[in-house]
Amino acid sequence: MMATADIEPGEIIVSVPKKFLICNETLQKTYGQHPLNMHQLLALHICFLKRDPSCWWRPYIDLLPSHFNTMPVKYPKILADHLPASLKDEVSQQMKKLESDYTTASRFLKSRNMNESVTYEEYEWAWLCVNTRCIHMSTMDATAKGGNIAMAILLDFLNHSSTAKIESGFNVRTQCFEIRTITPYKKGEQIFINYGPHDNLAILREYGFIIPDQNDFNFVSLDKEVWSLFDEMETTRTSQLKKAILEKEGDYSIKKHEISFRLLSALRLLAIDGANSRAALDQRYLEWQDTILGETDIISQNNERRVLIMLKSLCERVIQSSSEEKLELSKITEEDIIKYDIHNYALTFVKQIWRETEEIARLTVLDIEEKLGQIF
Ligand SMILES: C[S@@+](CC[C@H](N)C(=O)[O-])C[C@H]1O[C@@H](n2cnc3c(N)ncnc32)[C@H](O)[C@@H]1O
Repeated sequence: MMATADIEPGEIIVSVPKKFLICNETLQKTYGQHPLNMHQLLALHICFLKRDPSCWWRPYIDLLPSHFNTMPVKYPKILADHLPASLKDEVSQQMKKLESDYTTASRFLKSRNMNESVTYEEYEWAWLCVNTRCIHMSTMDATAKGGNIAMAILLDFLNHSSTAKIESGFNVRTQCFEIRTITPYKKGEQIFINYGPHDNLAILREYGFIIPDQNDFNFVSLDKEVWSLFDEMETTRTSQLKKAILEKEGDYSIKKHEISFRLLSALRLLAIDGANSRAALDQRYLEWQDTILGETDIISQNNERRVLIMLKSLCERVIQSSSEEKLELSKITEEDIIKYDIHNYALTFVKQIWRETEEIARLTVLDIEEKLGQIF
């Protein structure tokens, strides 16, 4: 969407009246009381609108995307196999959710004795339309199950920028869903909104694109690597003991020039050793707790050195696997692209994800080396 005149900070850029929203109220008028959540029913409704050539929403429906081939959930195996492990897991959960929503929606149609049924392909398309384009109504509605979301014509043609600043929500006074920009625009510039503080993996999973330049929210998850390091370095008993102390797995991540506190905490715990009595070990665990509570920064210089060496080795593994994945992706040929109907952008996006992953790991290695040089 483009500015047709200069836009000042604070100006409303879109205002969609309630009657142009496909929201819980619209659906209740059509379907009455129903057991579906908003995403399930909106997708079903969009399927019916798409089928009806004379429907009032036709001009809008005709502008919806024809395919979602840049979204990982639609990637053929030859490409999906090369997604980062954390994204692979999330995409498989998204696929399961889509399938179970389709089953629930089909059951609902049967229960209503509606003659129409929808195919999985139709439902998948509509479900992804909702996923990539819905808005979150700011007003609470207890009857809207699974989040009060809606489809809003016009404003769903606004693209995302992580630097765009906006305020949005349903204005009860004007009965319109409004978006106000805090960022100014010059006539002729593209206007953006902000879909949220997402890293490129999340943007790719939910919307099927990535930010090509700097995305400050990018990070590399080391969840799986850290957890397996406990098993590699400890006996089964101490590995279980230390994992139990951490209580919850996950959120072990690195960003450009930033190591997450949870990652440091996990590695500091793993780096505790050398205690030759139970009492000495308990003392170390107490010191570790002090670092969690912020009472002390580190357990000891020695512990910190071991943390950095372990992290460096994890980063080197990430660099290695990124290079391997990039090599495998470079082997996907033009013939494969045609044979498996791979969208060109999809391949570009996955390659970029690995380049970014590698860059974050390389920068972290450099930071670690500098820190190691400062430890005596
Ligand atoms: C709410 S729609 C925005 C309008 C969309 N471009 C259209 O023409 O229908 C969200 C979709 O737009 C695309 N999109 C949004 N922001 C983008 C960006 N910064 N770069 C590339 N594609 C973007 C993605 O395909 C995303 O799934």
